Amino acid sequence: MSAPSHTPPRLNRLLLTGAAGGLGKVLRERLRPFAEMLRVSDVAALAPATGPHEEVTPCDLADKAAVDALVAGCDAIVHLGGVSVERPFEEILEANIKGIFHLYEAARRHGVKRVVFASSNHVIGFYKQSETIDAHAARRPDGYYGLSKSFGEDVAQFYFDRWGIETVSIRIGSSFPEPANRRMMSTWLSYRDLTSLIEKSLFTPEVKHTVVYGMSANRDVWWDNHAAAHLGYQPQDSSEVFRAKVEAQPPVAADDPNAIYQGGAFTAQGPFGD
Ligand SMILES: NC(=O)C1=CN([C@@H]2O[C@H](COP(=O)(O)OP(=O)(O)OC[C@H]3O[C@@H](n4cnc5c(N)ncnc54)[C@H](O)[C@@H]3O)[C@@H](O)[C@H]2O)C=CC1
Ligand SMILES: O=C(O)[C@H]1OC(=O)[C@H](O)[C@@H](O)[C@@H]1O
Repeated sequence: MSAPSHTPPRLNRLLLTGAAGGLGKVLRERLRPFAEMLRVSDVAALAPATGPHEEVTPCDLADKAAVDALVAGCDAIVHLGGVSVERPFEEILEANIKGIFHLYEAARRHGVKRVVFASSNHVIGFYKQSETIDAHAARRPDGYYGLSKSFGEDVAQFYFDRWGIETVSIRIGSSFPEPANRRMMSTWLSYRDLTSLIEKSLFTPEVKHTVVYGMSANRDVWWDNHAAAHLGYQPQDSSEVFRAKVEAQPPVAADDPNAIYQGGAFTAQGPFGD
């Protein structure tokens, strides 16, 4: 996909964690115009650097010393790395909970001023699809994964209040090439809109700790972004173009979590192994 047609401001060195993942692979390409140097990192295998503008730096987020070295020399971070689905708590603890603590400690030590955190709709997953909530609604995490993202948002708030590090926590809905089911007609976030939201999150002059819902301009939405209006995010895409294809799927039973809760099936996962 092409880069934005305008010329955004440029950072010196931008760190992208989770760069081997689904969104990381997409953003590795699309964040390129935003920095002189893009440092890409993951615990999984990464494609080699595509040119002198990229540094490939493998790292396990659970390793505090390694994360400290990873962050050194960066002026901003887009943090996608971690377990991205519901899993046993011990896995989430290492990658997501320890991981985000290590990341912010390193940001503090190395003077990083701006973080974009890939939070998730699963911090509020137990709200019903019949409800509309904003960023100030009490969190209702729908599992260990959602709890870890909720913790991540608290870490972001703490490091702003205590150390002045600014963060935009993007509660991403469902960012995939297309919405895969009826629920995602409401939660879908196109890659183009995700990129635009990250750009706003990196370059809006003052964000403190802003929480924003990462969704495209879908017809039926459950989230109100007025509290993040200062970002100036204006989604360009809508799930509506996929409606006929999605609605050709068999209907979802009325008692299926996918038809009841904003977090869908995540609300009904686990326990693991006991
Ligand atoms: N794709 C989506 O619709 C949504 C994504 N998100 C969040 O956005 C981020 C990216 O999501 P995806 O690309 O879809 O997930 P993904 O699972 O494809 O990518 C996550 C990456 O993090 C890496 N990772 C896991 N544990 C790690 C560790 N200990 N150290 C270093 N790296 C580690 C994985 O190897 C993987 O490449 C995740 O934080 C996810 O929770 C949130 C809501 C929705
Ligand atoms: O709720 C959703 O659709 C998405 O939310 C997430 O946080 C997950 O990382 C992603 O795998 C799900 O598909």
